[in-house]
Amino acid sequence: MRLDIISIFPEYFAPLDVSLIGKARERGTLDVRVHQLRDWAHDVHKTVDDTPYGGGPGMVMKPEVWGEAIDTVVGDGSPRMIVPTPSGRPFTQELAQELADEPWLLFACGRYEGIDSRVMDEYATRLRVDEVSIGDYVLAGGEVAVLVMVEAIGRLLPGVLGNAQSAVDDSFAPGSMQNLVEGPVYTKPPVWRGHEVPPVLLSGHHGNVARWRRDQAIRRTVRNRPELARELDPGTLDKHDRKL
Ligand SMILES: Nc1cc(-c2cccs2)n[nH]1
Repeated sequence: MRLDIISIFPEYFAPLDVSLIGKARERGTLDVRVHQLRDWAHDVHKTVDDTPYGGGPGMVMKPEVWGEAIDTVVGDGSPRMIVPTPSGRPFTQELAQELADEPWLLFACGRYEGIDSRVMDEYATRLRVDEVSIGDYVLAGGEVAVLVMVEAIGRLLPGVLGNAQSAVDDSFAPGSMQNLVEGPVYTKPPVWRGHEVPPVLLSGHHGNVARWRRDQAIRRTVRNRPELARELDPGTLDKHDRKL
């Protein structure tokens, strides 16, 4: 997969050189290219934003600069364009999986006040453009949102996770974990400061372990994410409601 990121703060993406994503880049699974938006601003101050039409606080990013940058990066190709914004569609595990299947993604990092909307309109005429929110809170810019999405997407690429099963067992993963968060996890020692590991996990009985883990996942989902729990099969909840 090729990933292009356009930003006025390319240094934000140094973390993509380390850990899982860094190794995927070394292996060639991921081809990440970060671009400085100001390279396409031609005035002496390299201006990339201006005051909003209609008034109001803050600054809006200029369409001309973005247009030249995206034209250069895209050429005659057709990446899927992702624009982080608080007003976008929710970024979910399902969307992460969908994006992990794309051969080429282009991330456009804007300021909170946003990129001139005509940029998204222009490129929607020839590319798939998605405005995406990583949550209902406001960041100062899109860079951190791109880091979140690149990590969530990158770990789903073949060979990136040491054990592909991990992605299957992820919270929210399609299939058996749909609408479920993961339950508690434990490792050695069996007793730590008087806290014992649940005995079922030491039993070696894989069926009982799997049932216990699902039960714990349902309990945690009911407790922490009631809005997800309501999406679970009613039969699942009835059994647990009685116990909780
Ligand atoms: N979910 C989300 C995205 C954002 C921003 C994207 C670009 C500037 S601020 N804030 N919150």
